[in-house]
Amino acid sequence: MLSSSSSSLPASFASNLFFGCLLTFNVIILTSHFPTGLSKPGTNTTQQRHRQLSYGYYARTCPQVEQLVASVTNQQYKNAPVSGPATIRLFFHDCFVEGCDGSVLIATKQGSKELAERDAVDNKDLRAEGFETVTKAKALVESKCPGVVSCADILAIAARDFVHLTGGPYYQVKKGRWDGKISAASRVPPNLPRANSTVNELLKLFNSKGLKLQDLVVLSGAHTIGFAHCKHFLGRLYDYKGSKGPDPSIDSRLLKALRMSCPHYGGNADIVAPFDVTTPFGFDHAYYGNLEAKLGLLSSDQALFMDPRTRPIVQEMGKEKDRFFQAFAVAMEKMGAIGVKRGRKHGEKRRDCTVHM
Ligand code: HEM
Ligand SMILES: [Ca+2]
Ligand SMILES: [Ca+2]
Repeated sequence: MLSSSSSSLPASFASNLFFGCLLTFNVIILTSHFPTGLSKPGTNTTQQRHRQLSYGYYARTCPQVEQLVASVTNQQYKNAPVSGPATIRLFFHDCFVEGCDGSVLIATKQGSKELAERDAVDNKDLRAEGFETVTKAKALVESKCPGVVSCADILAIAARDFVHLTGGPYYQVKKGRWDGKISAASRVPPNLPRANSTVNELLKLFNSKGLKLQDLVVLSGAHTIGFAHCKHFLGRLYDYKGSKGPDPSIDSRLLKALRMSCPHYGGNADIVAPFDVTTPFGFDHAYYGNLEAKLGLLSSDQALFMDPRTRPIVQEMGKEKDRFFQAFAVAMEKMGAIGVKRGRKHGEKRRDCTVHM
């Protein structure tokens, strides 16, 4: 059931929870409904123009950018499959703090007291494999198209690649994000959700980013792959909201298995559990079925089924994989447009994704 985090895939689960770990890789390719050209005409206030992204942004300056990134993501996925969940989560943490601008990639300056985003407590468990993927892809892209492609765009493309590589939809990625000039650890906590956030809190945060109820439920479906450390769900296992007992909305077999690996006190801090006990490595809609069966891992996951506002969306996504895949592609495009910067006034094009220009 559980395993310690390492760069290879965590070991398989205890048989009592091995609910048919059929690794299904039925991939549907979403045919793009969007033309690959420059952005929509008719929206030309200054602010909107700055924020516009397009599918063909690098058509002249680096037409092979997606192939270059793909060669790296393919290789990474073969060598270290956890690069998938790692990079998808990295993209989410980038977009929610200062917008999708590569701010999460900046390293704290040596000797500086001002910590960069990635050194914030909430970003400490972002896996190295996500950063590594971006660094490698950036190096390759720089060797072919120097000084052209932003780190933020590379992260957006790599995240999409991994959604597809793990079995999820393929969708086109809009590009044209510039990298940001600000990366401060202090900006992280107010802008990221927590494992014990209520639906109200999650909604408030997502709404503040221009995302809606449906986006919250659909994007949470990324928890169909990947793993979480015990500390994020320990409260549900032993002393839920001061009750001295477990969260009643957790399946008893899952509770037992999680308690075995995550003792109340003194457990190994490196132990992780899969978000999706059925297909932890496969990007599918099993996450939603799990929520209906009280198999959600985090309180914030299970809450989506408990709340009457989000439950119908959970049920809809659980019913049909294609519906989820389509909605996920749309929601990722929306998330990928949060706080986008264009131009030198607000942005930069870094050569090294970890340092400002
Ligand atoms: C809705 C609120 C959300 C909360 C409270 C939340 C919280 C978390 C937590 C606590 C972890 C475990 C980290 C660890 O222990 O290493 C995690 C992992 C993950 N999250 Fe979320 N998350 C949310 C939304 C999202 C979204 C919107 C995405 C992407 C679209 C996402 C993608 C992931 C992935 C892929 C992992 C697995 C990472 C890995 O295995 O390396 N999450 N999340
Ligand atoms: Ca950012
Ligand atoms: Ca899955």
